[in-house]
Amino acid sequence: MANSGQKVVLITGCSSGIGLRIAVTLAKDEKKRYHVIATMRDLKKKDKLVEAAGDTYGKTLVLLPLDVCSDESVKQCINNVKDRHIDILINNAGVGLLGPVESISIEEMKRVFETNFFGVVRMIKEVMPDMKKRRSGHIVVMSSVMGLQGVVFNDVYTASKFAMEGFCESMAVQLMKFNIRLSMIEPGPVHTEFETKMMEDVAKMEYPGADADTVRYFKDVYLPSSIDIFEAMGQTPEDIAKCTKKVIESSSPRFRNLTNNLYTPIVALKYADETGGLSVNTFYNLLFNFGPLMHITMSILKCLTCSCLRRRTISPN
Ligand SMILES: NC(=O)C1=CN([C@@H]2O[C@H](COP(=O)(O)OP(=O)(O)OC[C@H]3O[C@@H](n4cnc5c(N)ncnc54)[C@H](OP(=O)(O)O)[C@@H]3O)[C@@H](O)[C@H]2O)C=CC1
Ligand SMILES: CC1=C(/C=C/C(C)=C/C=C/C(C)=C/C=O)C(C)(C)CCC1
Repeated sequence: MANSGQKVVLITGCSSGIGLRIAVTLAKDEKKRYHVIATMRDLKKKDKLVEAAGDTYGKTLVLLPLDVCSDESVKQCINNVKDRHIDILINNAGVGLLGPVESISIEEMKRVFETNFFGVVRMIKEVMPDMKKRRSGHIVVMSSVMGLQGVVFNDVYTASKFAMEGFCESMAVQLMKFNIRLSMIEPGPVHTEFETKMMEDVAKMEYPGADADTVRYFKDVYLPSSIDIFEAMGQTPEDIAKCTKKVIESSSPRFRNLTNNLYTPIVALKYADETGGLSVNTFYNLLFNFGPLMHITMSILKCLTCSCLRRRTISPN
């Protein structure tokens, strides 16, 4: 149970990656300011979190089951929280989807929206009324740079994050009237199981319905560039957890919070030209005309951001 003065933080999707790391980082806060309710849809996957939490497990960190795709699971989980009192809700659970749209069934696309979009809506609908009554609270959403700008062959994942951006940008205004803050975290590539799961799915894919040229552009042009980008600018879940902690500890948290300085110029293209021409043409050229040049640029970037220099270039601290 939370001590008086401790903030109750509920996080979704804590079995791995960013969610796990945020849960552990907050539970290990030196001043013990947080009572962390780490949730996951399958408690059989709890070992990694329990091990990382160490002696905070059962003290500043407790576990509850929660599947963001189920109305019943969400309701039951929130009803199990003392007085349904949550100070900070961190919507982290999410799934990726990669590949030519022709090869992806509508069912698979719906699953992505069910998790990444309706999952967040479901959580906010359940938690927000109590926050409104108390005239306090902070809702954090793990969005993505792909919630701000489309990336080729990530069409459906991008769309699900855009949907959430639109929903939250609209909600933020109303929530402000109730003294509830809403913050989006916008990571670029992060080394987690998200990346591994997507690569495994891609390896299994047979691309039914996609023509040979499209499959070639995906496998031989997009995938190698994407791997380069992950290698050159990928952050760690620790980086994202530190940024998220900073956001929840800020006295005036920003609505949008990019976590990766290296990715900022890519997102800025969209805002530099409202017709969209600059970003669409630049991405086209980067991918199809300057692929080898991009590989070299990314290799140089990777070298410049290796651990000895990283501290000087990016600081999630
Ligand atoms: N990695 C990256 O490059 C980036 C990731 N993000 C976002 O960060 C968030 C976390 O992803 P990341 O840590 O990288 O990936 P992981 O795959 O490591 O973690 C995703 C988590 O979401 C959980 N999850 C999936 N579906 C549900 C569900 N229906 N109910 C509850 N939990 C669920 C997974 O649980 P289970 O183990 O049961 O599947 C897992 O705990 C996502 O929203 C993602 O979109 C944003 C930008 C970049
Ligand atoms: C290939 C390619 C790109 C790829 C970007 C990638 C691969 C971003 C990954 C972001 C992730 C994984 C977000 C998760 O939410 C750019 C830079 C747009 C430039 C054009 C070519």
